[in-house]
Amino acid sequence: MTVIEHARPSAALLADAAVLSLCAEARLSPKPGLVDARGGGAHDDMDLPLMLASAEALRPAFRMIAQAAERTPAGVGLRERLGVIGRLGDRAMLRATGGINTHRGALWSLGLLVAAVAGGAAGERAAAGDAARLAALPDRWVPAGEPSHGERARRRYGTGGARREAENAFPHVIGVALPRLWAGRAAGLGEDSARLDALLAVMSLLDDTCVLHRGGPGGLRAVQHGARRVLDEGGAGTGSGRAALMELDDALRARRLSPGGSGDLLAAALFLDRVPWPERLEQEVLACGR
Ligand SMILES: CC(C)(COP(=O)(O)OP(=O)(O)OC[C@H]1O[C@@H](n2cnc3c(N)ncnc32)[C@H](O[C@H]2O[C@H](COP(=O)(O)OP(=O)(O)OP(=O)(O)O)[C@@H](O)[C@H]2O)[C@@H]1O)[C@@H](O)C(=O)NCCC(=O)NCCS
Ligand SMILES: Nc1ncnc2[nH]cnc12
Repeated sequence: MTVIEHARPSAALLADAAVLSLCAEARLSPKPGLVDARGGGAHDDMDLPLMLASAEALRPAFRMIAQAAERTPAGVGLRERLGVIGRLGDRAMLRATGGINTHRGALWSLGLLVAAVAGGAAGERAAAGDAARLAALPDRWVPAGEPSHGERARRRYGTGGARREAENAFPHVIGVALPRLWAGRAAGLGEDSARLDALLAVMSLLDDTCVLHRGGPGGLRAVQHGARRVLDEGGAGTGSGRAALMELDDALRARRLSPGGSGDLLAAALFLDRVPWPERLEQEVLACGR
């Protein structure tokens, strides 16, 4: 059997992959309630150019995260370094967007996954597991301040939000978005429909603190049931699924409900899907030789 040397992707390549994934998620249309090529969705302060500028502003942070993980063994030292870089990245995002929080959750999720891949994880599950161990480590330098929207939703409704999703090794990325994306492709769906179905599958299950903060438990139920209905109607690639998707989009925009956490997790899935894992390369080489 051909054995291929596992060359780790460079920090620059990982930063490219992270930014491309954010841009691909932002461009994907039509997404219910989210910013896409048509406009700001449930947001009156965001549009596609802003999302793309925000993604680009995060490139240096992703590169620094990858470099830190290449050089530093996984442990509290690396976790604290990632915290410093993550907070700098957050500031760069807010500078690029005039103070609007476009990608804080995405920087957290993708940042941890970039660190895991740069640290040598080989494969999606291994990356999610390494990212989870990093997420669970303490960071002495977290500044005290006002509780975030996510923190308020957690206290009020007892949900885990972005932090627990990472600490649990990204179950909605590994167990929901990626399998749905791959199943859609295998069934011959177009790439956009496969990605939209992956997003809807996450929306139908995720406790998204972004939705909870704006719409409470009733808003979260509307998002989850609406997304499930689109999939039950056949998904984004069918006529009746597409009609249900457009109805959901109208409903979310009318109620200002934005499934931003699901958008972030789709971007994380697209990132893991883009990494040239050694076993995937091996399978491609074997298939080529057949
Ligand atoms: C751990 C942090 C993510 C901080 O978490 P926390 O929950 O305390 O803070 P939030 O600022 O609320 O961010 C959480 C964002 O994560 C997304 N999200 C929500 N639910 C989930 C979930 N179940 N799983 C995964 N991800 C989830 C979501 O992000 C999207 O929504 C953002 C817009 O939200 P919001 O600010 O509420 O804005 P609006 O509703 O538009 O506000 P108004 O207009 O109504 O005022 C958008 O950014 C999307 O990305 C949540 O918002 C992490 O940030 C942290 O600790 N960082 C420190 C640095 C660090 O250690 N980094 C290390 C790795 S790089
Ligand atoms: N497309 C999008 N629109 C609004 N918030 C988001 N957070 C992540 N992706 C998003």
